[in-house]
Amino acid sequence: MSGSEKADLKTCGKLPEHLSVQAAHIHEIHNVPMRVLIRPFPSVLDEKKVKSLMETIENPETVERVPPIDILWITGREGGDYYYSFGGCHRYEAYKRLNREFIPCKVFKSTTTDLQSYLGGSTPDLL
Ligand SMILES: Nc1ncnc2c1ncn2[C@@H]1O[C@H](COP(=O)(O)OP(=O)(O)OP(=O)(O)O)[C@@H](O)[C@H]1O
Repeated sequence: MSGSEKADLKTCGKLPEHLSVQAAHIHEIHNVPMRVLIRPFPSVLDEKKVKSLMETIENPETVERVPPIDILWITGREGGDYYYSFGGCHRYEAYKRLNREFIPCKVFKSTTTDLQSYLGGSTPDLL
């Protein structure tokens, strides 16, 4: 990953190209419990956008306008499941503030090598 992609992630930009392309081929949307999502980077938020998204999500007539967030599903070396979320900062925050238990996600299977492209030397030893 280039330096500029890393900077994008830290400011909650899009997924790196190779992951977005994979995500584009996954059509299933899962309602994933908010509590299982691991978000290693702090969000930089535009308050107006969060509030606008909250309104859109709360209205059954408009909620479909909000696409699912992309998450990485990684299996640890002893079989544990880990769900990493890097982008979708405003949607995640909107669901959180609405006290929603679940958030719609596109889940795609990833490896610890994929995770390393985000976290580098800070990548944890997932069990
Ligand atoms: N009221 C709304 N405000 C903003 N986006 C909305 C709204 N309703 C639907 N959307 C859709 O929700 C998605 C929001 O994605 P966007 O990239 O703007 O933010 P995010 O991915 O949640 O946060 P970030 O890009 O900062 O990580 C877009 O696809 C947008 O079209």
